[in-house]
Amino acid sequence: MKIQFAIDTTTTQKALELAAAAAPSVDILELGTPLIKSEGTAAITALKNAHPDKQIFADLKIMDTGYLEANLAFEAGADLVTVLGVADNSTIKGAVGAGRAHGKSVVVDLIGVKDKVTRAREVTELGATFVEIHAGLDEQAQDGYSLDTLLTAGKEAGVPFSVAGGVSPSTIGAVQSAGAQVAVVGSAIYSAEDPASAAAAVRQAVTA
Ligand SMILES: O=C(CO)[C@H](O)[C@H](O)COP(=O)(O)O
Repeated sequence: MKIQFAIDTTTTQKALELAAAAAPSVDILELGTPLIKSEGTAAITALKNAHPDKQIFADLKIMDTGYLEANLAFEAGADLVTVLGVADNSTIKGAVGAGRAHGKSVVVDLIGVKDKVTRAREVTELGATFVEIHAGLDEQAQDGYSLDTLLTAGKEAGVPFSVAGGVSPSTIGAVQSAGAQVAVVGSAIYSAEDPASAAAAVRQAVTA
């Protein structure tokens, strides 16, 4: 299982610092949506130039104009780009088309999708490389939030998936046992006093 570090900061400089600290322990470096909104696609290029050996994930959360927006991220150096599962199928197909034109991958983020199992199967048919079974930061803050719901959906869907929603060293083992291809870890690393050690702890919690 790969580890993806979601860098939810708003400046390229801070993102580069966090990426440098975590890089030895992670496989994929994600530019969070707030970072791309703040700094634009230049941040994607900056991260790719600093870490050409890592997969660079641009969390654009595309909702419309799938080809156009995904193409912007791929041209800037992204290896993976997100489109929203709640978007129209034509938007997802457009993003997938841009991915194919660049030999890169599109991930469909199921944030806000009620029936994640059904939609996961549909968007995989449309060409998603994998789906992200995701509870966003606002959803995580609500009473009763549980990562288990995401893991159950991932297992049931039977398609390649990642899990995002407050994954930490203490829960990443369950994500791996559920069969995820990728575990997304954000605040457990970037909010830590020592992000390098936090990333190493995440890596140690994953079985090779
Ligand atoms: O995409 C996101 C929010 O929309 C986050 O990057 C994702 O949820 C991972 O961060 P965390 O581990 O803090 O939940």
